[in-house]
Amino acid sequence: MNEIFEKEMQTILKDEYQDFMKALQLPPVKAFYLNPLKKNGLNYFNQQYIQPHPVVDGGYYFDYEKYPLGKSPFFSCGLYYIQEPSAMLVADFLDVQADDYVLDMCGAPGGKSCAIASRLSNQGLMITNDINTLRAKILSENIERFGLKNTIVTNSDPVQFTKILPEFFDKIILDAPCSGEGMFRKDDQAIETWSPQKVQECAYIQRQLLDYAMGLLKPGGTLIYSTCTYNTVENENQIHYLLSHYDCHLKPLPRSHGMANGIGLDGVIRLYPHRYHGEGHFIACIQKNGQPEKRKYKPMKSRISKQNQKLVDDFYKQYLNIPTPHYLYDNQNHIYALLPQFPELQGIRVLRNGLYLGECKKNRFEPSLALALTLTIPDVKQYYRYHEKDSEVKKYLHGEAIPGGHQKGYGVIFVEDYPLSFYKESQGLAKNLYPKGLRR
Ligand SMILES: C[S@@+](CC[C@H](N)C(=O)[O-])C[C@H]1O[C@@H](n2cnc3c(N)ncnc32)[C@H](O)[C@@H]1O
Repeated sequence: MNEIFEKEMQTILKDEYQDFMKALQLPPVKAFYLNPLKKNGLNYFNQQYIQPHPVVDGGYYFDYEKYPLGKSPFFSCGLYYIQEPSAMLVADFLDVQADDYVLDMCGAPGGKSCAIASRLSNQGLMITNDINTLRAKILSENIERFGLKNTIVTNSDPVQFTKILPEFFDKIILDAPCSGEGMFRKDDQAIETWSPQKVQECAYIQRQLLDYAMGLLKPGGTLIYSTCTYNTVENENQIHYLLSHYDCHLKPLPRSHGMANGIGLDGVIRLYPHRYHGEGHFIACIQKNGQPEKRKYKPMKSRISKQNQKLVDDFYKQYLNIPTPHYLYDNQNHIYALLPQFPELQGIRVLRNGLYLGECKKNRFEPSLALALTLTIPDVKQYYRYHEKDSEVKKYLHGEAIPGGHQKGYGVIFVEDYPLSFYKESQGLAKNLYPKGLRR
């Protein structure tokens, strides 16, 4: 480990330093949180290997050696998201209301966005962004797996948002790129790439992102700023900067279970692995002063050709028991379901304009995995329902067809009550529509 880092930690932790170093030798801890959109999910966990998170409702620690949750089909059904237990606090402290408009500026891979968007109603809005294209694609997959309809995924420099949506958001998460000191136990690369210069580079980017965030936040709105690092340059100094440059104040966060106070700043939270059961983190909550005004913005316009609208309508009538979504958006025959509160995003690279329903191809509509993952058993005309350990589930996830017996056409595979994927029945076989990239 870098000597400069060690010296800095000795200065920060004083007589707790040895305990901190000992904690770094222990294995990292893992947790998951349940998707509130998938009801009664907890019934399907082996209670022997899970333990409730002391603060986050719906969060659980689990023993990943004995209980490899990433391999369960319920993971593919979006029943839960595996997330580091300190990171889990960030979305919890945001205190989202069902109709909030929320921006996650650095969203990938999506743990916090999924937690927040699944707590918003369909009147709420989540825009989750990441500047890195590969990571933004993973973010999009995670949003789909969670069955979210109220979420737009973008891949832009956040400065672009300041040009079109000033003072638009009720809540913003800035989980900033950082020097990663809090990840040393989890990620060897974080140790190898750490340097004092990296700290300064990250601080520079964070400052820019904080300026953008303050421009995007509504008066009265709240910003959660978090990092997974310990140094004050990337943490408390950034909050002091906000407090002295913007009309805003700090909202003190409640401390419990070994959470430490800030350094020279009360009301923010520092998490250290020797005190709190998780990795290192810093969290602060800032509220912008002032009275919110009515939002002014151009809503995204619904647009679809008559021909494609008919293909989608026919599909819904034939295979589903729910109406076609009201506002459709056709991007080169890829059809999305918009919500009326979605804003026009000119100049922003949008990866996912709300729920991706599927593709119109020649004379038919081919439904997407994302649509399947939003459905319940009463929503579909035909389906196969299996238990977690049934061989059909394993085969389906592997990409194989399953012996069928239903009418020709589309249906959904459910594991217990949770949708896994569409299938296409023909000649006594439920043909596999599980995307090739996800098969295992
Ligand atoms: C700590 S991670 C975010 C983790 C995420 N909030 C989650 O809960 O899964 C930081 C992210 O910031 C992204 N990033 C780096 N610089 C950025 C920038 N200038 N604008 C937006 N995102 C940026 C990185 O690609 C990375 O995915």
